[in-house]
Amino acid sequence: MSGARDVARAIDALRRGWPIAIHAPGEPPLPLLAVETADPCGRETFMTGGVGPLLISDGRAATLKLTNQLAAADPDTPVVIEAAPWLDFSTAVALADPQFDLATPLKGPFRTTAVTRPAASLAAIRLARIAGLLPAFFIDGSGPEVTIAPAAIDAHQDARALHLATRARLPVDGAEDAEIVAFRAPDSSDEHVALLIGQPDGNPPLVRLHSECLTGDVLGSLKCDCGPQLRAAIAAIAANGWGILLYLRQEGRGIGLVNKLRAYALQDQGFDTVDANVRLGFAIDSRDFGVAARMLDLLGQRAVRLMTNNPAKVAGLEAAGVSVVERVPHQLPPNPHNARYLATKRDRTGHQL
Ligand SMILES: Nc1nc2c(ncn2[C@@H]2O[C@H](COP(=O)(O)OP(=O)(O)OP(=O)(O)O)[C@@H](O)[C@H]2O)c(=O)[nH]1
Ligand SMILES: [Zn+2]
Repeated sequence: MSGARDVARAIDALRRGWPIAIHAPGEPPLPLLAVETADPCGRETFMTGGVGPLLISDGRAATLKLTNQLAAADPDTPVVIEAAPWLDFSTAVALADPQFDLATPLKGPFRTTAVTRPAASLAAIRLARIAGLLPAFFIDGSGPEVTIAPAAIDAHQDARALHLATRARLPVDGAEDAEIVAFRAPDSSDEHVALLIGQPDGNPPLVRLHSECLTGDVLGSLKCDCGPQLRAAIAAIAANGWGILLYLRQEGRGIGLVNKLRAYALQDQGFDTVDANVRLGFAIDSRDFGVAARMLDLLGQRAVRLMTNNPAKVAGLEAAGVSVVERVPHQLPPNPHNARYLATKRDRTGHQL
């Protein structure tokens, strides 16, 4: 219980620009201040004697070509950039945020060292993603009032904590016979919903897992296929007679809206959707489909016909105990703006198109 409270306080602190510490068993504590939110006052309190050191993710370090200095570094382990006289705050921001890569050629040299607190460092990168922040931190300063354990971060957003909050009739465009069911978990403000369409007929439901995409779902972005996929899924389920659309609050494949838009800025510079995520320091896909399995379980569904082109969704549901009796392709015609995105999904993330 106190672990959950500490993680909530840690996320809040990081987003406000306050320091925290992560204390993994067997390691000294790792004091952290998120680069993205560190204001001058917070920086001054945290760091005495110059800017740094800096903790960045392995993907970001590889992009900056800083991993070759490390003998036999574990590929997933974050990297520490040592403090140096020329490491000022704006240089730290440029090291943290890839959108400045082409505009600001970095002046080093930067010395990197392998992390001495690997468990806490990996947990810090996971916490940045949960907080929706860039995964880059000033480390080893003073002042953290919140200390958390990596295990508490791992327990955060455990799908088992999700419960059914309320339900109501909701006729929607394309499916008038529909009901919305909302789910809540105590440790997250993300409220997932299910749209139950039609009436059960004894067969496994036709199911679509739709991950939130504000730009595509609401604004009609042409950069992805989310909006048309959402509407086509509702139409297909209605035509099938019965099924369930899960609307999962996993914006940007789990990295959050702001980080997804940072990935879009990198795509404007020519990087594809996969490389953009890696350059930012995130996994290619951070979603947890156990949440979807839990929702289906709460709705009494243990076997589904799944509309997707993404084998990871099938595997994720199966791993969480939901039987996928059939994969139903869910592909829509490309447009000039999303053709490359769809090709990247086919060529680099194993989508069956
Ligand atoms: N990080 C990141 N997220 C993106 C990008 N484009 C779309 N998304 C997000 O990707 C998610 C949409 O994925 P899905 O529609 O589930 O697509 P999928 O994983 O390819 O699987 P299927 O459509 O089921 O085949 C949404 O959360 C979008 O916000 C991008 O370029 N970068
Ligand atoms: Zn989208």
